[in-house]
Amino acid sequence: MKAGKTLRYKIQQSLRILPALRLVWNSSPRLTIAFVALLWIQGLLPVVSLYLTKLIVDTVAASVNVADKGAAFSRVLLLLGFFVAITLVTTLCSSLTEIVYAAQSGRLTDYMQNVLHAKSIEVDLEYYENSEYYDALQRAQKEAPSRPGQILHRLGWLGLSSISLIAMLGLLLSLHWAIGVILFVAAIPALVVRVRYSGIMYHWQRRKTAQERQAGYLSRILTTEQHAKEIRLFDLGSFFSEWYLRLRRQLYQENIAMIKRQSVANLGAQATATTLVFAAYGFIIYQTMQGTIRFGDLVLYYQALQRGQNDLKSLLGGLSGLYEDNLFLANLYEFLDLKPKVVEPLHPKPFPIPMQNGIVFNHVSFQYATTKRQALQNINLTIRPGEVVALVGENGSGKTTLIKLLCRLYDPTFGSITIDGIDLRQFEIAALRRQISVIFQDYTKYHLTAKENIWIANINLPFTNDKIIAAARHSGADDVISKLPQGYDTILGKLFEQGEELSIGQWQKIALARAFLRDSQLIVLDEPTSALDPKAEEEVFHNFRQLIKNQAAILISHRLSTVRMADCIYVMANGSIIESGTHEELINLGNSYANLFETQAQHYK
Ligand SMILES: Nc1ncnc2c1ncn2[C@@H]1O[C@H](COP(=O)(O)OP(=O)(O)OP(=O)(O)O)[C@@H](O)[C@H]1O
Repeated sequence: MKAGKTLRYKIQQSLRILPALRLVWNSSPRLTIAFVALLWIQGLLPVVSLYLTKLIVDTVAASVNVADKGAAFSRVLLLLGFFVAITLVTTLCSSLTEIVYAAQSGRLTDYMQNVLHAKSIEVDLEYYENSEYYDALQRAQKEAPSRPGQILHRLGWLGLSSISLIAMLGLLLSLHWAIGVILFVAAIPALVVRVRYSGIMYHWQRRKTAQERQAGYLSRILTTEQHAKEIRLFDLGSFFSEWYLRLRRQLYQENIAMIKRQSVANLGAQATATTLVFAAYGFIIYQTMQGTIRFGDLVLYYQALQRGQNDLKSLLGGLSGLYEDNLFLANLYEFLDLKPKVVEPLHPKPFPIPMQNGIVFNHVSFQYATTKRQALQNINLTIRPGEVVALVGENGSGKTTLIKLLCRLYDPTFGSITIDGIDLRQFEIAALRRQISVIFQDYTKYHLTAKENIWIANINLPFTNDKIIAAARHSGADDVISKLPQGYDTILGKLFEQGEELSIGQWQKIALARAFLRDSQLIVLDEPTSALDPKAEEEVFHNFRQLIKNQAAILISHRLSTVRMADCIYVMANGSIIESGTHEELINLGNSYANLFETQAQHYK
């Protein structure tokens, strides 16, 4: 029973063509139907042409011994008329197929891109910190735009070739059974070569994904603004471009070597096929010379053999192509089958609005999946409603990690985080995140208008100015924006036409405005003012409590002058909290915080 189940599972896993066809269908049912219909019409028309050719040749041959040449010629003319009509319909269908194919491919590419985007959003942050994820994404991106459409195309032709092949085989078998056998035997070597090399290519591409990604990374270093300054100042242009070329050359050489080997194998297969088919041609000609078959039949069999050979080639080529598609689809599904580890609760609890008791970390420990070290160890911490809490500590002590856990970008490996006594894992993830307004130190610089840059923090608000301007005033961004050529409608960054680049501090003010716009119960600012000048920083923190009204706040900062007004300061080291209290309490304690404060204060003496 178990063995049967496993086998069924394996078959289900290895047959990926049906779900791929579902993707094609979902992208556009109407275009899919039109495409398949046109393909079939196009495939059947040559069979009709073939039969008309036979009729014309037979009529011409018969007319030689007929007295009424005029009547015979009228018949030939009528047949020629049909022939012209069929040729015109074939041309029309071919143009229509081109249009439908272009439309369907475009639609499918966008649809698949959307499917990949949806998956990228769905998976956890953890995946983004893992190179295997990027390998999987790269492979999926390679397959997604074309592979499912290709399968439909192939299946369409497969169906057609089969029908046409059956017709041709019927004809040829009526002449001699051996011709049918020859037809099949001739096609087998090419099939074997294709199947073998599909496997080789598939495994080679998987092995080389990381190298391809590295080449892509080097290309980005050379072409994006982010790296442009250093590349020039350290004169690294040719260093990186030569590195890139070395990687690409190696990939290209390996690929060509494989293609060469495949071509040699193909040559052998084709030579065998040609010899066999020519033997069959010889047989048909011999039969005609013996008078066993007529000239019209000679043409018919000759063409039937030719077409039958092509059909069989497409059929076997299609089958081996499907085998290849099935192999490569594994790359797409490897990505689409990724599952988020931070999961939604089955029966979510409503988020307390407003919070009564606040947020509590109970013995929270955490370890990133890719490391062996604990990033957080036994963290116990409370943030009451309306309270301002500060986290300080040296680089790598775990401050940002703690915030990531609070936003459920990760779940603790041990312990729990609760809000009003309810574990975070019991809230709907989006509902939890709606109540937290976080600006990380590596905030995003959106190359959108200044207004959009702030508004996207709360897209449920109407796109009007009042609240956006208020948030910008609180962060000091309003001063920056009002000096821009189109004010709030100015595009920020240099990526698009008329974009205005800002200084790092100015960008930070824009990001800070996002934090103030959000309607949340907790505001988290991770190094929010590190790039602000002292005056701007003073303006933000002078009225901080009025600014955040009754929101709770967590501030992370290395500038102790910024955090001294906090209700409670937690000092972190190596993933643990080593001290906590108000500024005065910690100074009186005379320990890490006091030493750090003294060191910083000395710079200003
Ligand atoms: N995505 C990650 N995967 C693996 N380890 C990580 C990851 N992010 C952070 N770490 C590790 O976790 C520890 C805590 O990092 P974290 O970013 O929380 O420190 P931090 O206190 O915010 O530092 P900083 O003051 O420099 O911002 C560090 O040792 C870091 O190397």
